[in-house]
Amino acid sequence: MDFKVGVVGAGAMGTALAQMIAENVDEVLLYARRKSVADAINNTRYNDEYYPNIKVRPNIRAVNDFKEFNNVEMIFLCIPSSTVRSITAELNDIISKDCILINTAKGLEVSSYKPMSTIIGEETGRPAVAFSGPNIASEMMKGLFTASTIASKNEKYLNDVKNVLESDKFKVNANNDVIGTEYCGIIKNILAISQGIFEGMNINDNARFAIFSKSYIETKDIIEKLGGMRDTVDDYCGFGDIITASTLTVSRNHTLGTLYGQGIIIDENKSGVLFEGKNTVSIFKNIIEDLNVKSTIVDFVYEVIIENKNPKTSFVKLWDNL
Ligand SMILES: NC(=O)c1ccc[n+]([C@@H]2O[C@H](COP(=O)([O-])OP(=O)(O)OC[C@H]3O[C@@H](n4cnc5c(N)ncnc54)[C@H](O)[C@@H]3O)[C@@H](O)[C@H]2O)c1
Repeated sequence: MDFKVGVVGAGAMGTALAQMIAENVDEVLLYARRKSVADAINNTRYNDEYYPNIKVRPNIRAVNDFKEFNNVEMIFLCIPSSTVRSITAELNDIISKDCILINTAKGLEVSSYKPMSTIIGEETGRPAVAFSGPNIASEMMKGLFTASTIASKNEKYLNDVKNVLESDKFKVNANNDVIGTEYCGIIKNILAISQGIFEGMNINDNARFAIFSKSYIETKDIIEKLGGMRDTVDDYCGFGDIITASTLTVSRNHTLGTLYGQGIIIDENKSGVLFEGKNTVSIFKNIIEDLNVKSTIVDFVYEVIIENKNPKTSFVKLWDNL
């Protein structure tokens, strides 16, 4: 396909998405923050830090200057949510007015509680496409079967993005519910932490998945109150991603929960590992209080990982309220 695509962030997700998209389009420009990383990818054809055993496709060119994005037709943002505002502001001065921005980051801005589509809209004056699903980057990099949801109010954007992504191995569902799609990716972090806590505490499976059922309904209630659609929670971005993050140990948030369930308290400043879900829990608690929605699962996770309450005491309270 005669398309030039940019990807910002040469980490696990950015490299994997670039690899997938490169199968469909002429050229993918992969932005790496460090010049040494961009040079190494171009010279060796490997992104050693993340995928030392998988060669990147020949039509991926790593770059270290956003000016290279001046004539790309779409850009996938594969960076932490905390950097989305500053990066999109920088990109806005360079990219064409028709360039489509697709966000993969699952989080809210800590200072404003805003989702990424709102931030991208504020910085660039264009609607962003939300991309979310059960997408383990390493599996995508290997070209294994994967599916995602994309969401936008703009039908042309949806068609273009779907065409760039879809292949016999990669399925894409498109919808118009940007709010629902984005918030599924945010709430799933909280559910993943809760399931990790139960695992760390050795809570039996019957109880874990009984609570999971209730959490799923609470997710629909919250999404609806936020202005999204309940049905969106049944799509890849909802059910698929929630199950993946809640049951597989590959999820960082699940790991975070497991540690807290075992009574281990994490200082992210010292460990250097980013748990986007922890920020989300703090601000999400305030959001649902403002919306006047009750969520037993958000309350439970907040008590354990933010207030450092004893998980056993909080679990008994949660179970009593089931
Ligand atoms: N890994 C996954 O399976 C996965 C799946 C879906 C969505 N995501 C989303 O993708 C985003 C990236 O996740 P990841 O797993 O690739 O993380 P990662 O830590 O592997 O990669 C993040 C990349 O962003 C770069 N980066 C950080 N700050 C930057 C800045 N200011 N400017 C430019 N680049 C910057 C880092 O150098 C790194 O290359 C996250 O927001 C995450 O929610 C990841």
